[in-house]
Amino acid sequence: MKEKKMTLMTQVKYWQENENLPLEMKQQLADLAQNPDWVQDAFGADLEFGTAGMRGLMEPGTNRMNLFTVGKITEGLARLIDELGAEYKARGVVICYDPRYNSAAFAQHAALILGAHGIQVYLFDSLRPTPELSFTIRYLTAYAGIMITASHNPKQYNGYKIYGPDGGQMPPAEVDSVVKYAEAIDDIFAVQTGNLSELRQAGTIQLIGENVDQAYLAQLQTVNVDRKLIAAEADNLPIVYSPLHGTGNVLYQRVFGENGFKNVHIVPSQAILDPEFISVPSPNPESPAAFTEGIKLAKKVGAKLIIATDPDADRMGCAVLNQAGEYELLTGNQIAALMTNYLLTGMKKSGELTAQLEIVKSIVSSELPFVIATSFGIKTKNVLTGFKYIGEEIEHLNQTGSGKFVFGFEESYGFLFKDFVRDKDSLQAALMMAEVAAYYSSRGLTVAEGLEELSQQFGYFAEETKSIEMTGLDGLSKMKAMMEKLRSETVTEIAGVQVMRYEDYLAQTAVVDGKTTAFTDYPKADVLKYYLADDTWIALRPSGTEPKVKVYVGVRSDSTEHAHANVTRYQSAFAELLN
Ligand SMILES: O=P(O)(O)OC[C@H]1O[C@H](O)[C@H](O)[C@@H](O)[C@@H]1O
Repeated sequence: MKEKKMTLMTQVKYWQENENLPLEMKQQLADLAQNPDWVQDAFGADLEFGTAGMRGLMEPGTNRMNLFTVGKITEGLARLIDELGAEYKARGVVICYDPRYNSAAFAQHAALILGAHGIQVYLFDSLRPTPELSFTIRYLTAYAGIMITASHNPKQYNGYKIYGPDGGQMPPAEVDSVVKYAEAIDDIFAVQTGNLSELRQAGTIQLIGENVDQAYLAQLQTVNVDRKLIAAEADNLPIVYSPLHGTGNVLYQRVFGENGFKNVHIVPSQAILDPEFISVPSPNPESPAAFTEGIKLAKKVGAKLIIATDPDADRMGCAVLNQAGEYELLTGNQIAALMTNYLLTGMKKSGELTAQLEIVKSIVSSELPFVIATSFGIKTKNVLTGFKYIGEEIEHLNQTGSGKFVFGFEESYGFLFKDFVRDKDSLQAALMMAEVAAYYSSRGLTVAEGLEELSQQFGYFAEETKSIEMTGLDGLSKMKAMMEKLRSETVTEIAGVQVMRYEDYLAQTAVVDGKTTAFTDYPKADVLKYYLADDTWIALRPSGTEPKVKVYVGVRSDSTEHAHANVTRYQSAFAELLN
């Protein structure tokens, strides 16, 4: 039965009375459906793919994460692979998951659906980091991958990411074809699953784990630049690491150890795999509260660097000891600047630096790493928000031979160096960050002093993202209205400084001196970006992972104080424009 044709209440009734709906979900639905707003939100739409897959609350409903919505999209993928034919079915799909509630169950459900189609499935024997999934797709030459995770979202959420044969998150056009197959499903309660024991016996579902871990860990040994430096410094460089209750715990100890970082202290309370993420308000390495436990341990062991990763270990944040003896959180942009400088300095020293190298970032990330990269004479490339676009660029470079990927990052704490993974990889990032700390330590400097050194050389850059929450039923329409309001206005100055260039990524136009030209460097996206006369840039876009609009401001100034004052000034001037 096609659910779209039913009214919302008929849909709710159809779910409620369906014999396949587990008793627990029936009860949950009976309670929640008392609220018409909830019904509208949970059944008024289908869960959509955003910046990084589908994410939703774990509840009944078509706009929620549950066995049936997971089943629907997986069946869509299975039908697409059926259509592609035997070779693709044999290449198969790798399935991985994080420690959230239901993650293992959703992963197994997806395996049974693909298995019922005779599609080869490689299912991880227990939870693993997202970047390991990306690696494994390439390693096993599988056709696709599924990651069950809601990244750093609160514990009530889960999510579903699809990866393509190159190990990158599927770009929108390919996801659309999976969605098309899924939409053709008549009744999501009738999606067939195979029998686990039979599929295991037949080898259609193969468990993977340590065998793949070893291969991934071996590749991770190619990330660091200067082993001698690490050997000389690492013993005197205590590092604190927290997996924030997530998958990082599975491999990190080995990763650090195998790469010469023996003096690593794991935060014991946060090394417990816990779907409640009990010790943190949000398991997000961007948030200061994620470092509270780490800082306590760091003070005890005298650590200069604290590293934390989100539950699926694709993103990494860190805190460093500053001159005042306090732990200071670095932004994703600052981490990227430090890494760019260190990596290219190291490559120059070892003779590996060539003009063919390319560094890739998103359009809302800091310009400082590009300024540094340009000073080393390497190429730079901007892409839209979403690491899938960095993955796409890597594939493009490799296919065309037009450059060699050396580093990709986003301000949202995603970093990647080596293309054996095609999504952000916190394990690679942690190794590089530890080496950055070793580098400054060898020069008798703290990482914070290293940042100051970069500012003195290249300018004082500062960036800030402010989010305007837009939750609730009308959240989406409010976000649209905000974007439209700004589009309808001709903004010639912000805080008294002239707008030199204005880009609308949806209309694909750029305006300079009142003249509009076509601007087709990127796929269409709901983003507006302003470039000001003093090197400031301001961008506005609705988030693709959370109900919020994000305002990004980036400035370049002559001191830290001026830079921060300018960021604040521009944020408030822009907020006025939005009102
Ligand atoms: O700004 P958003 O659309 O919410 O996305 C923020 C981030 O979300 C996820 O972590 C994606 O994998 C990133 O690529 C993205 O930068």
